[in-house]
This record gives sequence, C-alpha cells and structure tokens, in this order.
Amino acid sequence: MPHHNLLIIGTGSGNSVITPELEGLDIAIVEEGRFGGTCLNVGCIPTKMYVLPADRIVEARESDRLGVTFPKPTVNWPAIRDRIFGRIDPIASGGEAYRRSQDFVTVYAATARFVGDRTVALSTGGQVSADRIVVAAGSRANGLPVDGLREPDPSRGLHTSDTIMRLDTLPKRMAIVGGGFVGCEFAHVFSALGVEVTQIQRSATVLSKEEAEVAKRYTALAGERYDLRVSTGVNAAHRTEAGTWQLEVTGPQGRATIDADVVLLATGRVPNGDRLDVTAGGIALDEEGHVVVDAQQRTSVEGVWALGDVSSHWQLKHVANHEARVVAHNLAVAFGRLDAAPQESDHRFVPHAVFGHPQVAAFGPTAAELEASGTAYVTKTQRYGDIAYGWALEDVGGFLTVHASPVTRRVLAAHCIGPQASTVIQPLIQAASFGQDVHEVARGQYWIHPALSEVVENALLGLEFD
Ligand SMILES: Cc1cc2nc3c(=O)[nH]c(=O)nc-3n(C[C@H](O)[C@H](O)[C@H](O)COP(=O)(O)OP(=O)(O)OC[C@H]3O[C@@H](n4cnc5c(N)ncnc54)[C@H](O)[C@@H]3O)c2cc1C
Ligand SMILES: NC(=O)c1ccc[n+]([C@@H]2O[C@H](COP(=O)([O-])OP(=O)(O)OC[C@H]3O[C@@H](n4cnc5c(N)ncnc54)[C@H](O)[C@@H]3O)[C@@H](O)[C@H]2O)c1
Repeated sequence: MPHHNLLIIGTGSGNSVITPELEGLDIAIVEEGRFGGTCLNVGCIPTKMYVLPADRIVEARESDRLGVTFPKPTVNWPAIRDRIFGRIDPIASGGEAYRRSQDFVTVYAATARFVGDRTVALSTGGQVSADRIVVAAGSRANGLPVDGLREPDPSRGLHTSDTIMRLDTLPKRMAIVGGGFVGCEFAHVFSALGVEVTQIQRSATVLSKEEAEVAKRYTALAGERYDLRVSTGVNAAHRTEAGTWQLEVTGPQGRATIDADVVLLATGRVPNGDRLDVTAGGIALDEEGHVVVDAQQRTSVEGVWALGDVSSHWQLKHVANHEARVVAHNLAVAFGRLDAAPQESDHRFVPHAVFGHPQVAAFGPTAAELEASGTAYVTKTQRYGDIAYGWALEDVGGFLTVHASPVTRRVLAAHCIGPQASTVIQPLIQAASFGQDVHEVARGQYWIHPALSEVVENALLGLEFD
C-alpha cells in the first residue's frame, strides 16, 4: 500500500493547501472529478460569467428610464456557454497537468473512501495511507423528497447546478425548485436569456435568510420578472410522454400544475463526509453531516484536518480558501517546516453575495437575530435613491442597512440590495473586521464624489448614538 507524508482529498480549495513550505514532502492528492472543484467548474465562476450577460440584457431593458432604448437582444446560447467553458476547462486541465508535473506530488484520479485510521480505499483499486490527511471533499446538491425528483437525471431534463450550465440548447420553459442562492441566480440568468422561468419556493420569500426587508424587496422584484411561486411546495412530479415535466404544487392559491421542459433542483447542498465514509476513519460528523473541526481546522482524529464545504456551515468559496490557508500554515508547523504557532480560522464577519438582479450582499446578524439574542444595536437604512449616484442610476429600490453597537460604536452587520451590492459593502466588512469606530470610518477618509460608495458614508453618518 502506498504511504505518503500528506494526502489531500479534493482539489477545490484543497489544491491550494500545497504551499511552498510543503514542497518536497511526499504529497498525494485524490480527485474524483475535475481539478479545481465546484467553484471553478460548476459554481462561483461560471455562474457569475453567466450573470454578466444576463445583467447586460436586464440593464438594457431598464435603460428606458434613462431615456435610452435598445432593440430586443439576440441571445446566442452556444456562444455564451462556449466562451465560459472555453476559458474554464483549460484552467481545470492546466491545474491538473501542473500537479502531475511536480515530482513530489502523486495524483490519484479516483473516489476515496475511508477504511481505517488515515487510510482510504480508491475506486480504482487499492488503498493509500498517509501520516497526515486533509479532507476537502466539498458538498453536493440535494435531491427533493418527492418521487421522480430524488436524484438528478440530466438525460431526462432533471438538473442540478452541476449540469444546467452545459445544456445543448436553451429550453423554452424551466422550473426551478428552491429560492436560495442557486435558485435566484439561475432564475435571473435563464429568465434574462429568454427562458420562461417558474421558481418555486417553500418559504414566504426567496432569500429567506436575508434581512427581512431585503428578502421582501428581492421577492417583489423577482415576481415582476418571472413566475415566482412562494409559500409553495412540490407534491409530485411526472414525466410526460412528450418528454416534458409536470410538477404538482400546492401554494396559497391551492393546487396547480407547472409544465416545464427542464427542472433545476436548487434546494441546498449537503456535505460529502458521508460519501467519503469518514466515520470509518474515526472522524466525527455533526448531526447535519459536517465533519467536526476545531478552530485550527483539526478533526477528531490526530493528524487529520478538514476545510471548506465538507466541514463548514458557510458553504462559500472565500471561507473554504481562508480555511485552506489556515490548514496550510498548521500543516507546515506540524511538519516542522515552519517555526510558528498554529493559526485559527476567523469566522467573525463572513460576508456573502447573491449575484441576482439586483445584487444582494450582507454580513453579520439580521435585525431579527440581534433582537432574538438581546444584542443592543442602532440601525440606519440608506437608500441608493437618495445619493447622487443613485440619481444617475435612477435607482428605485436599492438600500443599505447598517447595524452598529451603541456600546462599542462598531459595525455589527450590513445588509444591502442594489447595484454592485457585493462591492458596496466591502468597506463595512473592513471596518467590522478591524474594529474601527463608525465615526472614524465615515469622517477619517475621503469618499469619492459622486460614487456609489457614498451610500456607505451616508449610512454610517446616519447612525445615531446617544
Ligand atoms: C452554482 C454554485 C454557485 C456558487 N457561487 C458561489 C459564489 O459566487 N461565491 C461563493 O463564495 N461561493 C459560491 N458557491 C459555493 C462554493 O462553490 C463552495 O463553497 C466552494 O467551492 C467549496 O469549496 P471546497 O474546496 O470545500 O469544495 P469543492 O470545491 O466542492 O471541492 C471538493 C472536491 O472534492 C472532490 N471529491 C468529493 N468527494 C470525493 C471523494 N470521495 N474522493 C475524491 N474526490 C472527492 C470533488 O470532486 C471536488 O472536486 C457556489 C456553489 C454553487 C453550487
Ligand atoms: N453567490 C454565492 O455565494 C453562492 C451562489 C450559489 C451557491 N452558493 C452556496 O451554495 C449553497 C447552496 O445553495 P442553494 O441555493 O442550493 O441552497 P440554499 O440553502 O441557499 O437555498 C435553498 C432554498 O431552497 C428552499 N427549499 C428547500 N427545500 C424546498 C422544497 N422542497 N421546495 C421548495 N423550496 C425548497 C429553501 O427554503 C431555501 O430557500 C448556499 O448555501 C451557498 O452557500 C453561494
């Protein structure tokens, strides 16, 4: 049985664990799919590359309020798709070729499964062990607990985010089940590209974990663009003889049937620890199936670390990358390559953004969560429409809400909906992360006039402390 110094399972953020400090150790990496993992191949990067042309189409349509009109756009689906994957696929194969070219790295193209202490079996045969292991095996899309929708089947038009971006042709009608990040981003993309989208969401709003007003606003705007069914559940699904789908749903208006050529399941992701049989290696899972880790990303087994979606509740690439940096540092310390103390992950102010239209971005607790935890806070909501760049945009619904502590006068949270929300909130993430005083951030620097960032300046100036 081959034995290595270090075995890494998964080449998403796991691939970046191999830092210069670790070079020269005998390192093995196991990957069952494409190098680069979810973000590169089927996640963040291709979705945002689809969002951009979708934004262009919607912005062109919205430009009539600026006095400019464009003809109806022509959408060339193969050109959009092939531009995206023509860029991404070579990066994935180049990443694999690079690792294979390194004489201290062994690449196993296989599915790994734990069979004992720091020992895995490979689907290609044989077993591999290592002194130290990093579990970076990510997560997978949920099926739906409805007959016919339990497992994705792209050949029958039943997709997850893994396959929907590589469709041969654009369907006429698409049903999207789920109103979270994935559902909302794809509903924006496919409706902009001309597909008749019906989005089905169990809760009363889409993006239901966002600040209540943000979720309400996004739900209202999305409902103006496509057929959005909230407070609606899927009871049954049938495949017709014509090869289309009929979803039987129940919502506020009672029972209804939704016809679609293609169904996209977007109802959350589950960590891959179960498929990896980590418990056979003695590695503990929590009740939701996440590998249990401490602040140093150590699992319950000495010499085994985990990072990213397999162990994190955040399911975000920047979190997986941050944890990979922590693991890389701690491995270098453990291998005696670095004379330093181990590091801990910092999950205090984790931001996220939903690249729908408009964008939504946030970090920190919602008002409801602050109230539930009895945390004192002051709050200010600044409308885009009340700053100069908002006038240029003729923005009607964008706003930024900042919650701050009246005790420390620091930013606790920010919730934003509007153009470029993902960029707008960055100064607030910085202020919170570095514990900066709200007034100092607002008045201790210039804010370019008349830029969108003035929405942040004005929100901070509007916070009223006693
Ligand atoms: C459609 C979509 C859009 C997203 N957009 C964003 C975004 O805009 N911003 C953001 O921050 N996050 C986004 N995410 C989330 C982000 O992609 C993930 O949080 C991140 O990629 C997780 O990285 P990871 O390294 O933990 O796992 P992954 O990147 O999933 O890597 C895990 C790797 O392990 C391999 N693997 C799994 N099991 C085994 C096994 N048993 N044996 C061998 N190999 C195995 C997999 O093939 C995979 O390559 C998106 C996710 C999706 C699905
Ligand atoms: N921009 C980004 O950062 C980005 C983009 C995509 C995905 N992601 C990551 O991927 C993860 C998975 O995304 P997701 O959208 O699949 O999950 P999610 O948890 O964000 O949303 C799932 C949604 O589906 C709804 N739902 C669940 N079961 C349902 C049912 N039976 N019928 C109708 N609705 C149902 C839920 O109420 C929820 O709103 C996210 O948590 C996120 O961290 C991030």
